[in-house]
Amino acid sequence: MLYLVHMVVNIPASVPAEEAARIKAAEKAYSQQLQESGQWPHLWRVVGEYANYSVFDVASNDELHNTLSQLPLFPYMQITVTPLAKHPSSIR
Ligand SMILES: O=C(O)C[C@H]1C=CC(=O)O1
Repeated sequence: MLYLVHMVVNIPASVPAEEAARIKAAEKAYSQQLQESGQWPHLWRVVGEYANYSVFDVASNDELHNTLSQLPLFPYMQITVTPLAKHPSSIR
């Protein structure tokens, strides 16, 4: 199943810079692991924002929730999920 996911990151100023850098490095490693496995086939930066639009390819709502909730930045993100279905006019 495909899901369009919008993530907006907001790390509070109260989080020390070294801790924020550690969380971002862990997030990068985890996201690249998911990209390599095919579960996170698209990751796009929103121009001018600390936000992204992503496409996840996972088996179920539960798998997506489990995957997203393990993101190191999860406590600092607003996440919006849109399930995608095949468009009847799509040639792919
Ligand atoms: O930077 C972001 O948009 C948040 C998150 C998604 C992948 C990653 O490495 O960080």
